[in-house]
Amino acid sequence: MDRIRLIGGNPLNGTIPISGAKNAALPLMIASLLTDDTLTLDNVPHLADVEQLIRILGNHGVDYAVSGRREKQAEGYSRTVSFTARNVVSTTAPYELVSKMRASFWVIGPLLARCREARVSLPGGCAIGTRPVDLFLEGLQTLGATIDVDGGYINASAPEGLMGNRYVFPKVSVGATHVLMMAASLAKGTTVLENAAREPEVVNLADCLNAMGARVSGAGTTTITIEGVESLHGARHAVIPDRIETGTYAMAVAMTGGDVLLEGARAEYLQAALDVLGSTGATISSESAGLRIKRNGNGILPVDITTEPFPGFPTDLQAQFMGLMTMAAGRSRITETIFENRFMHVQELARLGAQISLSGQTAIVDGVSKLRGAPVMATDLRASVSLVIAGLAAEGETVVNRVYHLDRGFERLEEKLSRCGAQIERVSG
Ligand SMILES: CC(=O)N[C@H]1[C@@H](OP(=O)(O)OP(=O)(O)OC[C@H]2O[C@@H](n3ccc(=O)[nH]c3=O)[C@H](O)[C@@H]2O)O[C@H](CO)[C@@H](O)[C@@H]1O
Ligand SMILES: C=C(OP(=O)(O)O)C(=O)O
Repeated sequence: MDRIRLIGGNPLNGTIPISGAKNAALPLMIASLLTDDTLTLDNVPHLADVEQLIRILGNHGVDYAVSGRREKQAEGYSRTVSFTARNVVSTTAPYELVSKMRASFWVIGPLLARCREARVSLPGGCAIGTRPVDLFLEGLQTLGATIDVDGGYINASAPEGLMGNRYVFPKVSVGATHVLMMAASLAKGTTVLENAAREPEVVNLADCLNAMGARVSGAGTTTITIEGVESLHGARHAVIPDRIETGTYAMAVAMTGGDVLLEGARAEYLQAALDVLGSTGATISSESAGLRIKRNGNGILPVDITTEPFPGFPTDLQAQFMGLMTMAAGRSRITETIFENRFMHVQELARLGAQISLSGQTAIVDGVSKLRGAPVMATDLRASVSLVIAGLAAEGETVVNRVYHLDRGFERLEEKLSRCGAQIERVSG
């Protein structure tokens, strides 16, 4: 099993190209199930989760082709991929496939809308909480679906087709917003989703659906209106740059010091996190090519954060921010409000010498002046990368095990960091 080996202490200087967003690419790929035409997506990141979803979509009959290579793609970065679901050959998403990745559950929306039935296994994904699917089911029932849970599978059917309706999310959910937007696009009549997620990935999906002939308005606000249409057609659409990858490298630079251009990054996708980084003493500026992050000379100031749905501080950057705070000059409090079990990195950061205590959903971090390298491992994607951030500043060698978590969401992590001066390599076997 691969590991990442790094020796801390070097500042980061140079340019890091930001990849297409995993969390935008996945729902866009799933949207290809809504039409028998080809959906071509630009800037699709080359990640384990994308490969896994290609397999899952293949099981439903979706063909894919990699095309239109750009200069960067020759190096194996984000690609243009076309998806064609000419015929849906299966409306069942089996446990063996869905258990590996939570987002694969989202096929339930397009399958139900297009084929009027779906049998989808309950999902897997990052071990960060119980992650129920009640909002998906309640929302789909509001659109007229009949839902039955049997042997770990959701059986959903709507023999007469889905019907537009009003659904108020009792809690903000990114995934359920994606699914209901896709399902409502082919429903009869108008659907109004209230208290919808406002994440940039939701807007990216709505824009793609509209390019495919859907009539979605209000994405990016709490109320999304979808006027159902008879059918959707093919389109070409680009995956937005990854705000979580952007924030992760910004925090790495804030940790090590240095000056890095995050090429292609967009500030409006993560303003809350950038404001917090500014308060820690880093300097962030927008340039035409992307975002520049610098920290030279001065130390890291402690800042308290609370995770929130967009536009608040994202839960997917919480672990990385904790990594940064382990070396702040004083105490910070990090409160997680989205997932009830997203502090698995605490015990691993402690192995590097971090001083963190937990009080319910709040981690109290007392910054230390020095971390020391150690072998570590994490149980989820963002937790793993928080260990990389801490390791980049730790004295001596850190080995991060279970790299497959990182490969789910970070394209060429070790290459991007080593080009900026980090001593980091992948060790196979
Ligand atoms: C592939 C992808 O895009 N994953 C992201 C997506 O996950 P995901 O879409 O799974 O996250 P949600 O926004 O749905 O989850 C938010 C909260 O709602 C709860 N909930 C959700 C659905 C439901 O039916 N019932 C329910 O109670 C969840 O347990 C969680 O506590 O948004 C999360 C929140 O920004 C991110 O951390 C994930 O990286
Ligand atoms: C939690 C994440 O992914 P998933 O929802 O696929 O588990 C993530 O991207 O941080």
